[in-house]
Amino acid sequence: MKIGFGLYSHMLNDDYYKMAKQLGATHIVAHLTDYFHQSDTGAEDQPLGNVNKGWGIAKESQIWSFEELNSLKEDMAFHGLKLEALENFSPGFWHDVLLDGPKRDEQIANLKKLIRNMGKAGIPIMGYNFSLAGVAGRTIGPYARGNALSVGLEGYSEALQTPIPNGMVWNMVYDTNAPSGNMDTISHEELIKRYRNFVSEMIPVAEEAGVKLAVHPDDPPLKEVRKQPRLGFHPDHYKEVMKFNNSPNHVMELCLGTIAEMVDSDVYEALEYFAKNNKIGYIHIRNIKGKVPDYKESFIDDGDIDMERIIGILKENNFEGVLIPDHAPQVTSKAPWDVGMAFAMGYLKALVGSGK
Ligand SMILES: O=C(O)[C@@H](O)[C@@H](O)[C@H](O)[C@H](O)CO
Repeated sequence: MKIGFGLYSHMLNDDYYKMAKQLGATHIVAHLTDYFHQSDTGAEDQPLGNVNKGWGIAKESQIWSFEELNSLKEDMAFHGLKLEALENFSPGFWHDVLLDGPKRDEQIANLKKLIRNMGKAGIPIMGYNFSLAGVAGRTIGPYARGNALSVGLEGYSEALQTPIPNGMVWNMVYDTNAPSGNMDTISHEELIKRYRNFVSEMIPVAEEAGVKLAVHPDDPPLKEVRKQPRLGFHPDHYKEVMKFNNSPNHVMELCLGTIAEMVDSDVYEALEYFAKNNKIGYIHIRNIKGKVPDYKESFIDDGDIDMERIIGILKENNFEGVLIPDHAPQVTSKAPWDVGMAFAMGYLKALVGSGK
């Protein structure tokens, strides 16, 4: 297995590539969508959002070109890093795929072109989250050891029950001129139908391009968020999602924090299952305390998940993919996000390299 580093769009620069390399990363998972554009929460290094604007306004209207992707890959390669995956499509160019809106077919055609661009650039994985509400309802506070800032949920809050306004999807605004009113609530069956159509159209293109499509489980993993259903909120739901298509290119972006947050989940059993079935694209390795709707993100060594056991399961299953601490508590310092991630990387490297 390999250790990587997740970088948000504003971190895709030489300084962060140097940092990642110095901290022992060999791979990068890149977020090209800017989750912080015109966000009014003041969040800088951890997307938060509010019920009116979500994480912010999606400024990406065009898919990323082969040239952009190849240039990004080459910049990282200069620092001895491999671009392993892109994480998340932008609501700016896939909103109607999620909403089954009037531009759906045009946007699906563009997603296919993006996957082909990735294949041509040699980027092997596209991570995504197929949801209407996105990563909604998060709070931030002194939740982690020593009162370090981290994210979490504090009950089934009003934010989690507030309908999604028109013009917003995936917790971002894609149309600032949308008419007033809210998104109509859809059934779980309708969401599954939209997702199955997405998978059946995209997987053949992904196979041809040599790109895996890796689905991130819904975070927070609740049955309903902002009056909309979720793809899943238990590991068994994602075992079923993987059966929607038996292609080796239909895999999980396996977020261990999200799996552990799930009520009645066994994160070790889930990891074993997806690893044994070769259904893991890459892994988000972060720790938490609690279960939805009350959980808090913890330091990697200080949560409900026994990370030594996790690494042991991966070694037993000869997992060859990439692990990234996709985010971590922010350590009180001149660079809270950086120091928090450095701690996570050091701990992870010691575990993975320990030969255990
Ligand atoms: O704050 C974050 O960046 C994380 O929560 C992401 O892992 C996010 O959950 C995924 O990118 C959703 O697809």
